[in-house]
This record gives sequence, C-alpha cells and structure tokens, in this order.
Amino acid sequence: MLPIKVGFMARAFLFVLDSFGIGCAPDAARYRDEGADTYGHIREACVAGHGDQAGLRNGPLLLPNLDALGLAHASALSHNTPLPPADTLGFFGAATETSSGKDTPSGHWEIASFPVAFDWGYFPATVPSFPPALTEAIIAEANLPGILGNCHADGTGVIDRFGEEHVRTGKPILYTSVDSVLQIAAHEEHFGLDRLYKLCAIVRRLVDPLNIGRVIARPFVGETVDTFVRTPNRRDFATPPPQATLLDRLTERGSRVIGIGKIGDIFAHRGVSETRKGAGNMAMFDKALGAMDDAEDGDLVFANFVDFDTNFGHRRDVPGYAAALEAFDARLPEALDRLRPGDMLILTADHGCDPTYRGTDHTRERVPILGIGPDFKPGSVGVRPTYADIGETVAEHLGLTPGPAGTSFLQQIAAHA
Ligand SMILES: O=P(O)(O)O[C@H]1O[C@H](CO)[C@@H](O)[C@H]1O
Ligand SMILES: [Mn+2]
Ligand SMILES: [Mn+2]
Repeated sequence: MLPIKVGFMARAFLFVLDSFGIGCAPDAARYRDEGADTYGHIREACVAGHGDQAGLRNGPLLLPNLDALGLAHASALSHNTPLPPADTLGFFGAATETSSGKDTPSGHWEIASFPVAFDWGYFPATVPSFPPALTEAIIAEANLPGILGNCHADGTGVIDRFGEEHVRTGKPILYTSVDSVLQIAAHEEHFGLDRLYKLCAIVRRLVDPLNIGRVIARPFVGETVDTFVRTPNRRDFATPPPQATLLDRLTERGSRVIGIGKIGDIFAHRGVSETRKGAGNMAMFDKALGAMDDAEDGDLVFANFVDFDTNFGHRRDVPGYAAALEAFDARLPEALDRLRPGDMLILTADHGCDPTYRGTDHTRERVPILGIGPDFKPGSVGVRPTYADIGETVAEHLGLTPGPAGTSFLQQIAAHA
C-alpha cells in the first residue's frame, strides 16, 4: 500500500526492555512466581554487594535516567507503597499482564493491544518431552539421523551437555521450557545455519496443530564444551497473532512500523514494515536511534532489547543484568535528545525474569511504563489493568480509533488537561 499522508504531527517510540519486570503480578501464584521482582531484587542484591563483579561493576544499582523518568515510582506503584518524594520528568505507571502465558509473544502482543485469551500448547517436563509422533515426523521430514535433548532445559546448559555429541553425530538438540517453545540448538558450521533455519521452518509447521507459540533457532559455535557459545543468529519462528494488533492497524493505514531486534519475529513479520537488527543491546540501541531519526509522522519505532532476558535473566546473572541496565541507562539521553514536539517515547517490558529467583524461567510480574515527550506532563498513570493500555495510548496518540482491548491514558498525560 502506498503511504498516505496523515493529518497530524505525531510519532511514537516503544522500547521493550525484555524481562524487566517490577514484581507484584496479582496472579503470580498461578505461575508459581510468588514474590518474583526482577527490578526490586536486582536493586536489593546490588545494595547487599551481590551485584559486584570484578572488572564489570560494583555497588548499588545506579540508573539516574530511568529514575528521573520514574522507575522507582513505577515500582512503588506496583508494590502499593508510598511514591518517592522526588518529581519525575516523565509519566509513569505499572502495567498488569492479563494474557495467558508469561512468554515474549504474549507480552508483546498484549502491549500491542492484543491480550492472549487462548491457552498456548506446552510440552511436559518429562523425558522425552515431545510426543513420539512429533519427534518421528521431525526426523522423517527433515531427514535427520535422530535428535538429542528432548527435554526441558536451559539453553546454555543443554549445549554443554549435548554439544559435542551433536557435532559428532549431526543430531540437532531439541529442548523446551515452561514457555510455549520448541528450541533447536545446532552448530552454525558443522550443522549449518541455513539448514538450522530450514529445520525450524519444518518444525514450525509440525507444531502448529499443537498451538506452540515459537520455534527458536539457537545456533552456536566453538569446538569443545569449554568453547561453545551461542551466536547472535538466533531466529524466532512465531505463530502469527490471530487478530489484528496495533502494528497491523498502523501499517494498514499507511504508517510505517520499524521493528528493532526481534520485534519482526515476534509478530511473525505481520504489521512490521522494516526490521533492523544489531548484535547486542548497544548495537540495537544504535539501530533504535537511527530509526528515531528516520521515522515520520504517524510512524512507530518498536524496539526489543533482548540481552536483559537472554544473557542475564535466564542465566540468573545479577551483576550482568545490573551492568546491562546501567549501560542502557547511560545511553537514554541520546534517545531523549531526539524527541521533537509530537513525539512519545515509552519504555516498558514484556514479562519478568528475576535473576534471583529459583530456576531459569521467566517470572510473572507487572512491568513499568516510563514515558516522556515534549507534549506530555509528568506524573502517575497508575496501575493499569492490562499492558494493552500502552498500545491503546500509542494508538490514540498516532490518531487511530480505539481497538477492542485496553484503555488509552492519553488524556491523563496531555499537557493541556
Ligand atoms: O535458556 P534459553 O535457551 O535462553 O531459553 C529461554 O529462551 C526462551 C525464549 O525466551 C525461553 O522460553 C527460555 O527457555
Ligand atoms: Mn521476552
Ligand atoms: Mn526469555
């Protein structure tokens, strides 16, 4: 469709700090995540000295720019404790997830105004985890000598365990988690990256009837258990959202949605006009800044910063998570400097992954809403009952009519109100 000229001056920038929850999901117990609080526990751990790591960082968590926007305020809202006395530069809130599932697609789709009401398919924590008919179909259709893993696992541990056997036998490593995922680890050179992507596409089709959210390619390199390391060539093969999201609504009217990092993958490339990727949060930040420069009236830049989750949350690495937050915080002024009249920047998250919590899985949590723009006034937008309120606020700001889920808080932050 040809771009149409929209009759207003507005742009929106949505940055998702993947897994940066702020605790207190009212349904945390249903997910066996009582007490999980990614931000709160990292902050406490750093005060207690557990965030220290030689050569990386030391001392209390220092996030001056996120705090100026209202991070500590958002956390207090989530916990229903008194707000810090300092004024904030931005508008802030805490959003509650209503979707079924605490995985990345559920969180992002809900942010984009489509909460997931159906139940995803999951694989049981048994060995084997995958139904034999599925395993047999994968082996036959992809012409494999067999598979390794076939269990719940954490992604680096499973490569340590099966990586050498994989290289020796050519059998890919298939594993899952509490999320609706089937992940495939394979060596980029010995197995081949393209071959891994093709295998994932076959498996994607085979797990569609089981309602599995994502098949994820997890390529790695290295020759021995001591040197195996995953590469940035991860690729997610998601099922498409069954209904229109904010992204579809924008692209259908001719606006551009620029997806940074894995946003395109998460929405099965629907409603995403263009994808820009970088290896790691900082490279992704550069891409997000470039997209802010390129965006025009009516456009959305939707960025995902995955390192928080993949490299630190799942790895239960407090110093690493804290250092990644501090590095992100240090770059925020570059994004703030780019804001022009008519712009809205919102930072949020898609779920928690508390690095102090048991296990290695995501944690059900509320997420922060931290927003700013020259036309918006600072202050609380409260505890929101669904992440979809974020998408609907962006929708109203960009001139769309309301969608079926979520309530815009635009009038609460409009400077003239
Ligand atoms: O342990 P790794 O491979 O990072 O896997 C994690 O990544 C998946 C997608 O976020 C989650 O479901 C979890 O299993
Ligand atoms: Mn995520
Ligand atoms: Mn994850």
